[in-house]
Amino acid sequence: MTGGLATDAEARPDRPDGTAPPPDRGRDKAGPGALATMVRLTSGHRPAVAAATGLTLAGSALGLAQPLVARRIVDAAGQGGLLWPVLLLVGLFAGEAVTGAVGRFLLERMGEGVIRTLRHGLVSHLLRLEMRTYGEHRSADLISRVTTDTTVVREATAQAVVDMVTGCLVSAGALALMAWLDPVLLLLVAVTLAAAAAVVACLVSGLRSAAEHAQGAVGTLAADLERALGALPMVRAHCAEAREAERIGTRIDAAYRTGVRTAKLSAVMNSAAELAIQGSFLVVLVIGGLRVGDAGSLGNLVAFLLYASYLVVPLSSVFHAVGLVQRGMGAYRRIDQALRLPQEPAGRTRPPAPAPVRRPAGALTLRDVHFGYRPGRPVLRGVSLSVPHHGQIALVGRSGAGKTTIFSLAARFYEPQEGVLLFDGRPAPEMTRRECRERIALVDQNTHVVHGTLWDNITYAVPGADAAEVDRVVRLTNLTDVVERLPGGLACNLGERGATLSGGERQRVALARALLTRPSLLLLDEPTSHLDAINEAALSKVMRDIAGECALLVIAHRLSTVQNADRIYVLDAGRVIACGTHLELLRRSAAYRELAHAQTLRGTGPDSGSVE
Ligand SMILES: Nc1ncnc2c1ncn2[C@@H]1O[C@H](COP(=O)(O)OP(=O)(O)OP(=O)(O)O)[C@@H](O)[C@H]1O
Repeated sequence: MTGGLATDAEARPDRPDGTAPPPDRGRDKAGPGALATMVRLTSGHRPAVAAATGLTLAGSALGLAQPLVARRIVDAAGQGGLLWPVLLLVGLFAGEAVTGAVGRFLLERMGEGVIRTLRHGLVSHLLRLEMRTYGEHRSADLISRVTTDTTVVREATAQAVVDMVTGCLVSAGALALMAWLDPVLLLLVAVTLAAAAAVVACLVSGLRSAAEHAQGAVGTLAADLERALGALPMVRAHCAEAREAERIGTRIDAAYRTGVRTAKLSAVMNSAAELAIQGSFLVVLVIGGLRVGDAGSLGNLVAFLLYASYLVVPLSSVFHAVGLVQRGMGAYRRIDQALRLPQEPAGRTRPPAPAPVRRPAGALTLRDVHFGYRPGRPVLRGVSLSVPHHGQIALVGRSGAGKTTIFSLAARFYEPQEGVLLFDGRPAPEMTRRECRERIALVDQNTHVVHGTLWDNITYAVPGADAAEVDRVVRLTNLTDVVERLPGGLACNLGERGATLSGGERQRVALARALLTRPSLLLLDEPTSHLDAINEAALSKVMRDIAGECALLVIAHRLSTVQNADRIYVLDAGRVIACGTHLELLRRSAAYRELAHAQTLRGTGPDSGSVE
């Protein structure tokens, strides 16, 4: 597409974490460093992180003080005066417990805050992607990035950042005190811990990639499940439940395998850490025990052992946090990929013309429009047409001629590669998409009905509509019977995708929704495809009435729907090959006659230009 993309700045949204995108936008990377990304994600929660870190450090300090008090109690055993040291020890215990609990709560709340910000940003981004992007990605996989991937990131941020910071600081404090107590023993501890750190370092990147694959497998599983549930009648009618279950089963197995691989790497990492910590504990116990009397007191050994035991928690949490961060990074990469998907530009493609130009009449005009969804595969090849402010214009032509594509361009889901669309004489690139869309209402072939009540569905585009307005469109679209029949009337819940309505009823609900907006241009794509003859006749009358109030552009295979149109454009292979009224076209256009013949349709008047 050449025409019309907005500037890069317009196309690129602010990131949900409130930071600028990393410079390597094109690459499939999650940023300069895992910890840096985590710190960036929590940037909006600095006070909470600071408070949680402070409380955890305070709790740890209270914990670190306990061995010194314990040493005093042990060394002074039998000499009396133990009441105050014991009370102090109890106070230190209680203080550690309280600060720990408050710190943990702050962390959890911060994690929830991070995930909320991420989800807001992701949802807002995913709803504004370029139309073609939706065709390239499976919706359930995108959904899983908002649900499961963010949950994994939450665990990493809530725990890992503070665990790492406090774990490192507390370990450093304990190590310093241990060095002061017995440097030789500390050297032995350091050697065993270094071995564990080496194992962890080797496994880190493998764990991150395994976690990303595991999250990807869950996304694919969700997408395949959505495929089957979204087409359940087809699955049932073709007795394909077993086949679908088997297909989804392979996804479940793949998710299992990637999950197990992640668990394996995690287990090795955690075990290495635990072994090292326990090993260093044993070394201290044995070597320290042998040295009691020669190079140190029993109190010293007890204090050293207690510090070694206090190292267990912070060091384990540092190792655990490394694993969590890698898992979080795997998930965050998927979120980041989604955030890099191109968004529909919100602004104008070019500035409005400075001098007022004389606008040609027409709610919508297409001038020599060329368009293709893929390079080298043109769908529209120089289409020109005009829709006046009042009256009914129809598009007819064989399947695949490009009729719906014209609607997609009118709704600015896509931009033409050549030529221009004009709304009320204003070139579309000089208008925002919102400005264009506010003028139109589109009823497409899929007649979307969303989960909610009939009222919700009809007032979707005008949430504040009053009852009289809703009543007007209900009557116009012949929905009165439906409203009376449904339990609760307009308040009746229509179920998933309007499952409780017939195809024709859904079509009329979609039409009522469009009419409620009182658009200046109404686009109807196959509005009668699901309607019976009575409803089709009623709709034809409605269309005549609407055409008096606004511009109406209708696509129809059934020519009976559009034979009263003021002008009909015949489309063939992306070109307008004829244009005129029904009777004129019957006389002049072989292609139109062919369409009419196929439907055994005849002219309506005495000079109808019968096609016999
Ligand atoms: N999103 C898309 N991506 C790629 N190609 C598409 C897309 N939508 C439509 N096409 C192709 O563009 C061509 C024109 O499709 P379009 O839907 O405009 O035809 P149509 O005249 O409305 O057909 P019908 O009467 O069957 O609805 C077809 O060949 C179709 O396969």
